[in-house]
Amino acid sequence: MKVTVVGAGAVGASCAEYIAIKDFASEVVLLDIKEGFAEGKAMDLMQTASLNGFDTKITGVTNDYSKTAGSDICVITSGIPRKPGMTREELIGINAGIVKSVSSSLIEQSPNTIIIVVSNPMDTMTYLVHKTTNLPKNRIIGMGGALDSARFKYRLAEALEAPISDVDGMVIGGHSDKGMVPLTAHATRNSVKVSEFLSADRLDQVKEDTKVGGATLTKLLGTSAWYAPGAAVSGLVQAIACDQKKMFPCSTLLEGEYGLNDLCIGVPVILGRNGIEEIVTIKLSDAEEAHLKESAEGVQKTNGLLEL
Ligand SMILES: NC(=O)c1ccc[n+]([C@@H]2O[C@H](COP(=O)([O-])OP(=O)(O)OC[C@H]3O[C@@H](n4cnc5c(N)ncnc54)[C@H](O)[C@@H]3O)[C@@H](O)[C@H]2O)c1
Ligand SMILES: O=C(O)C[C@H](O)C(=O)O
Repeated sequence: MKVTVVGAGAVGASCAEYIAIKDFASEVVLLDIKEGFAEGKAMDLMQTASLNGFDTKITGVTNDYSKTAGSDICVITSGIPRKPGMTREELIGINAGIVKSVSSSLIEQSPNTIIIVVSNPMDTMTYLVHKTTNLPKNRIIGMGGALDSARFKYRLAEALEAPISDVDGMVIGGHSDKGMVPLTAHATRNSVKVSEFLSADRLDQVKEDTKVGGATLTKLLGTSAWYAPGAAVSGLVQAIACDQKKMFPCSTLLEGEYGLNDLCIGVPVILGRNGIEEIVTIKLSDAEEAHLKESAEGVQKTNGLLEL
């Protein structure tokens, strides 16, 4: 199993590290445009191998796509992150050009690859990859919901004063401050609905804290987060590589599902060796459905800024 990660910055390197530590891939290629940067990150990570007990071989290359040839999975993290006070949507001007050229170079070398898009604004970048490549829809996956759901569980556990392993929950919708739809009515603690333990006001607070999860960290760090994003990407990569048939909310091209068409947005999917093997349609409450529709309108507005 060969995995390429484009962008050896904060998220790309974290993602490569988690993939290596989980030890399911034979090879990870890190590629960056900055001279020597990916080589340095790869060497540093390889020097953790004996300490962390993994055999995954990590190599770094400067913009040499021939080294990515035959990748089963390619992750795109190249592009600029936001600064405090910015929205993800403001990154479109620079990141669209980067994502378009990177995806095309990757596919030239690995025509059968599955692409995971991370660069922001992620739902629009995923749509861009659909529009500018000939890959079938099951092989283009946007990562956002897995991260947002992890943040939702963190906030739920905090409110419940419970261990995170007791909590389950999912966030669908666009990966944006306003567009996320945390499914509070479906969230549980050991199969019991969290609404049995938390007031409506406290649940609303959990929901709001989840939606601004990325912005909160950006304000604290001065740039956007990387540990949880890297771990979330590694979870998707592992589900595909190990054919786990696990369910994650991912951004995928919708063609009528949830009453939505011609956009990529986060909904539950089953991930296995073929990438997105199924889009799962779940029953939403009226409020959740309305929020998803509103979220889709926001994503479509950003898609409208693409020069296709
Ligand atoms: N979808 C999500 O959930 C999620 C989570 C976190 C970050 N992000 C996004 O991921 C992106 C990367 O974030 P980061 O914190 O790692 O940023 P970063 O600045 O640390 O790293 C980005 C890297 O991309 C490289 N790069 C730029 N153009 C390139 C090109 N054409 N080819 C190859 N490499 C190129 C840069 O040299 C840099 O090393 C941002 O757009 C950020 O908003 C998305
Ligand atoms: O917040 C960001 O801009 C980065 C990423 O989308 C995140 O949610 O951490």
